[in-house]
Parts: sequence; C-alpha cells; structure tokens
Amino acid sequence: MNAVIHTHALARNFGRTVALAGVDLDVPEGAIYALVGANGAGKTTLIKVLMNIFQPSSGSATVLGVDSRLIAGKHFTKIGYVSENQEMPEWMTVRGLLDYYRNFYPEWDTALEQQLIRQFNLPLDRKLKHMSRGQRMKAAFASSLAYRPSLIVLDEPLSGLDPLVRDELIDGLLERAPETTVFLSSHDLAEIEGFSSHVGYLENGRLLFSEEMTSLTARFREVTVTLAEPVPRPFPVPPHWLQCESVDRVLRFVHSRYEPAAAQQELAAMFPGARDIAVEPMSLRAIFLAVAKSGRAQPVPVAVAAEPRELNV
Ligand SMILES: Nc1ncnc2c1ncn2[C@@H]1O[C@H](COP(=O)(O)OP(=O)(O)OP(=O)(O)O)[C@@H](O)[C@H]1O
Repeated sequence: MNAVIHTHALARNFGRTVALAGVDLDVPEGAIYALVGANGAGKTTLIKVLMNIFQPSSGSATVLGVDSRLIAGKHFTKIGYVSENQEMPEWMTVRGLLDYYRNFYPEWDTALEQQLIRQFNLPLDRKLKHMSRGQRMKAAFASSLAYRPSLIVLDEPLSGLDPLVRDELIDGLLERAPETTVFLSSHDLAEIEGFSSHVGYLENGRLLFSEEMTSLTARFREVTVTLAEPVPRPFPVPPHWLQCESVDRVLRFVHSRYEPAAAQQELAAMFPGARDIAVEPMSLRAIFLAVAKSGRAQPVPVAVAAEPRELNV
C-alpha cells in the first residue's frame, strides 16, 4: 500500500526549541491516522510542515508523492485541511463561503455539498462571524469535504466542541473515509480509539511509536501477579514491563509486548508458585499514560531482557 504521507528524519527547530526531532512517519493510503501527544509535543508543527506552512529544518516530507516544500495551490485541490483555529472570511455567509470555494475546486461535488449542508444543519444565510465555534467548524468541514479530497488533514478538529457536534463531524468524516486518507491530531484518546485505524505518539518532537490501532491495543496488557510470599527485592524487571510496582505479595505492571502464548510462558517461568496471574486489556488512554510515564514505547527485543532493571518500590 502506498504511503500518502511519508517523512524521513524530519526535524524542525524554532531557535533553540526542537519541535520535531528526526520523525520517520508513513501514513498508508486509506488510513484514519491519529497523531497524539501532550501539549507542545510537535503535532501542529508536523502538520504545518506537511502543509508547507513551515519548512523542515532538515530531513524531508512528501504528501501525496509531492515534496512538502513544493506543496502549493493546485495540490490543495486534493487536500482538505482544517485547523483548530481555522481562519475564515468572517464577513461571508455560509452560502457565500461555499459559492466562493466552489470556483477553486474542479472536483467540487454539488450533490455532496447539499448533503453536507443538510447533515451539518448549516444556516446558509448566517454570517460566519455570527456563528458558534461548532457551527464554524461544521462549515469548515463541509467546504473541505465537498471536493472529495484524497487526503484530509485535521489539526485538533474536535477540541472544545460539544459531544453532539463532535459526533456529527466524526460521522461526516467517516462517511468520506472509504475514498480518502485522514490524518488528524487529537488529545481525545477515548474518541480516536473508536474510529482511527492507526495511531502515532509524539513526545518532545520524537515519534515514539506509529502503528495500527489493533496491534497497539493487542500488545499492551495490565498484569497483576499474586504470589504466595512477599515480592522479593530487588526484583528483576524485563525492559518491556512498564510501571512495575509491588505491594506485599502483589506485583503489578504493564506488559508492552504481550502475545498470549509467549507471555504466558514467560510469566509461568518467572512466577512458578504464583497464586494468581490476572491479565487485563487496556484502553488507549491507559496505554498512553503508561508509555508517557515510563518514557518507553517500543517493544524491546528479548535479548535486551538479559539486563533487567531493578524494581525500586
Ligand atoms: N512559531 C513558533 N515559534 C516558536 N516556537 C514554536 C512555534 N510553533 C511551535 N513552537 C514550539 O514548538 C514546540 C511544539 O509545538 P506544537 O504547537 O507543534 O505542539 P503541539 O503538539 O501541537 O501542542 P498542542 O497540543 O498544545 O497544540 C513547542 O515547544 C512550541 O512552543
């Protein structure tokens, strides 16, 4: 499958601030790719580099096969870009906005435009400056979806919107998803877990992981081991166990490369006399908290486990 977005060793600095530090990213065609990370992680910077609003300091990015530094007017007929603080011609009505945009896009689909107006319940004769934030986002979505772009790029599209508007926007997006690739940044992990196919996690400008949602949620498990005796100290902790802690006879940790057969073997070998070993799936939010707190995201090769850390609890 072709990568619709590809970056290689992409870096961007602002003076001494490193906003992106060597990001290698591939977004496959047809994906709904969610880029997540804390405030200041570099999400907006990455999106702005892709949209040629910022230039890379080093490394490269391609979008729909075009070097990001060359992305210009004609390429935006294939890209729908909506940002959190979308600048719009405030004096225009929604009708005026759609009439205006229609001229720029050869692929503009008037039947789809009408469908989006109905779906988003857009007040056609109201000026943008008199509309709520949610209504303005819906107008921005409609004007970006109506020309059936091959790629939709959304920077924090859902932040600050009420649940009803969020659902309307997500539904509108998902209806377009079969024919497009979606790349969005978000803080709302519970929401993106429900509809994204891929997820990437940026931390301090580094992409800690980038993978299919199903593979990510399959490889993380919360494990609670109850022993017959108090947990020995120091206790050797393999590098792929995160947030390991113990209280008396109970040891808890997050397994970051869980695969049922291998993990059961590993656990049985480490805890031959365990009273109970409970393994629970984790929400995306719980996974990110575990990764963020431990600063460790990639599955670590088994060989590295020969040098276990020590549990200091
Ligand atoms: N135009 C700019 N000038 C100077 N520094 C900037 C600029 N834009 C971003 N930065 C810095 O780059 C880093 C990454 O910022 P960025 O806005 O990309 O993060 P983010 O992940 O989008 O954050 P948030 O979730 O808060 O929107 C931050 O340290 C920020 O202060």
